[in-house]
Amino acid sequence: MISNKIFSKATKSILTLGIKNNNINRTFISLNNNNKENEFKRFQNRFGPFPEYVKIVEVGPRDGLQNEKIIVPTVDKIQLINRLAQTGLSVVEATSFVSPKWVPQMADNKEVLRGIEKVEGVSYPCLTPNIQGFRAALDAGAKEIALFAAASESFSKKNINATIEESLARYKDVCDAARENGIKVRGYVSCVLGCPYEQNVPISKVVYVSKKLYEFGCYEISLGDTIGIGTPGATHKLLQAMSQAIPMSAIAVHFHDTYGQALANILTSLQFGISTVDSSVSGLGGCPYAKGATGNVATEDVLYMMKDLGINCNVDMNKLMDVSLWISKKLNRSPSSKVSLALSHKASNSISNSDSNTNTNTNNTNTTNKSSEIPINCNTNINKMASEKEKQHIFISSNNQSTLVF
Ligand SMILES: CC(C)(COP(=O)([O-])OP(=O)([O-])OC[C@H]1O[C@@H](n2cnc3c(N)ncnc32)[C@H](O)[C@@H]1OP(=O)([O-])[O-])[C@@H](O)C(=O)NCCC(=O)NCCSC(=O)C[C@@](C)(O)CC(=O)[O-]
Repeated sequence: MISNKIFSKATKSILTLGIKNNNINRTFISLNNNNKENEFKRFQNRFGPFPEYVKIVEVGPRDGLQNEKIIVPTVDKIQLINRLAQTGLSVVEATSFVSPKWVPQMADNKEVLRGIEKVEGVSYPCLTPNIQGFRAALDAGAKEIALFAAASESFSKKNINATIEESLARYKDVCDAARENGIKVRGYVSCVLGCPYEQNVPISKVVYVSKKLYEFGCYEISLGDTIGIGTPGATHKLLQAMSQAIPMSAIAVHFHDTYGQALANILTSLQFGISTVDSSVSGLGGCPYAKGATGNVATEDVLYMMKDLGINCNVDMNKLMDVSLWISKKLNRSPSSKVSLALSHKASNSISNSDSNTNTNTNNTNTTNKSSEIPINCNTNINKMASEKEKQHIFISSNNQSTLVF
């Protein structure tokens, strides 16, 4: 290892010599890289250590859409899932086999699950609240299901019309049936940091329900901050307790962003070694039984933070942004994702700049801000865009190459 003192001496002498010679130039670059690596390690030690890879569980098509008042056409749901699966995501929650009287948006569950292209290596879990839902999911070709219990008695009653103990008894039967059929089971615990109907949810109850689901055979327990009320402090206390009960590798976090704390809570979770994070493209979502709770943390926002922390998620941000803008347009709204909004904003500024550049100098095709842009292909042909409004959701393009401006 090169100490800082030696490094700065070496740098000085190289600078004094000048950097004309190629060999010297290479030496300088390699020292510079070493220094960057050391800096990154120091940063990791201060904030981390973080997992090298984090699995994103994309819940947009289920958690994101279940609360939509207007029924989204089945063909759009299928396209949403297919497009998400093309971004590199390894888990895309597809739908739920629940009562259509309770959640009408998910009534086309069979058509959706049967209609999607199954990409090799991508898992498409479906929510099932009981054995009836499990059988329907199996019949439609599900290979993975998700159970959803709660740590709050009142929420459990409202959400699935069962007490916590009744729900656990049902879920044990579902887990047994799933094992017999070779189906993977994920488990959710809702209201881990607060409940819309009860003041306090004891951590001991979260641990109890999580442990039960884990013992029944759920390979992963996703801790749901259903109303997005949690803070990093509360997350810390919860995960400290959870770490005594279940291996951290089997815990996922599922934050809604009602109070704008989701990313901070995820950062706290990463510091505990959590390496599975649920999120929703464009920040879609909300629970029909948690009024006022906003959507899940946006997948784009999570990816943006992970990239900065040096964590790999294997998801193509450009493709994901395209999906985000596409589904927002379908739902006739702006993305809730802060990253999407910020980038769209910058892009629309760049579009105005490029328009004025084009007006003054028709030969100038370099329409982007020089210091801080990264040209990225968003597979979007700006010429096909119909209106100014749509243009604002697209990033500046020259030669049909879109560009994200950071
Ligand atoms: C659990 C039930 C079904 C109980 O509902 P119930 O009314 O008590 O059920 P039941 O057994 O008395 O049956 C009543 C009717 O429902 C039918 N039924 C019964 N089961 C099913 C089924 N699986 N699929 C389709 N139909 C079903 C059954 O056939 C019957 O039909 P009918 O004879 O009246 O025509 C209902 O309460 C329900 O569907 N709840 C789902 C609620 C829901 O989907 N909530 C949102 C997901 S949870 C969430 O978002 C939180 C999470 C996971 O994201 C994490 C977080 O953020 O915290």
